[in-house]
Amino acid sequence: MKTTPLTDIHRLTWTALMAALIAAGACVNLPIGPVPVSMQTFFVALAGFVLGPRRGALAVGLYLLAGAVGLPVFAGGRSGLGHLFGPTGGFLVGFAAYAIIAGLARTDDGISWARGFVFGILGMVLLFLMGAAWLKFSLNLTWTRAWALGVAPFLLWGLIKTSLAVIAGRYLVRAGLLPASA
Ligand SMILES: O=C(O)CCCC[C@@H]1SC[C@@H]2NC(=O)N[C@@H]21
Repeated sequence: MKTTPLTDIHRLTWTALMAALIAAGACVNLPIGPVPVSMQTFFVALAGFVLGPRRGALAVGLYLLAGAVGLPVFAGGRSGLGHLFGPTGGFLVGFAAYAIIAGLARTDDGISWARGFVFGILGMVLLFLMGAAWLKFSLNLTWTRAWALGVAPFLLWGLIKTSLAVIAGRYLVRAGLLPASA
C-alpha cells in the first residue's frame, strides 16, 4: 500500500481514536457480577482489525495507561492501578492479546471474512482464557465458578461483537478511511 508523509499522522490519529473508543465502550456497562457486560471488546477487536497487531496493541496500551493514571475509562467508570490488579485485570491485559491476534487479520488488501472470523475468534478465546484464569486466582474460585462468572455469560455476546467488528472493519477499509496497515 502506498504511504505518504501524512501516513504517520493518520496512523497516530487512528491509534488515539481507537483508545478513546475502547474507553467509550466501557461506558456501556451492565454489572451482572464481578465481570460486567461491556462494549470494550468490540472496539478492541476493531482496533486490531483496522490498525494491525502492533498499533492495535498500542491503542490498548494507551487505554490501559489512561486508566492506570486515573482516568475513569474502565468498566463502570473505574480507574487506577488497583483496578488493573482486580478481578477483571486479566481481561484488561487480555485486551492487548486480543488486539494483537485480531490484528493478524489485517493485510494490505484489507480484512477478508475468513481472516476476520478466524483471528477474531482466536483472539477472543485467548482473552477469555486470560480473563478467567486471573478471575479464578484473584477471587480464589474453582475453575467451574470462574467459567460461570467470567466466560459463559459472555460467549454469545462475544461472538456477536466479533462479527460486528469484522463488518465494521471491512466497511472502514472499503470506505478508504484507514491508513496503510504496515
Ligand atoms: O474492568 C474492566 O474495565 C474490564 C471489564 C471486562 C469485561 C469482560 S471483557 C470480555 C467479556 N465480555 C463482556 O462484555 N464483558 C466481559
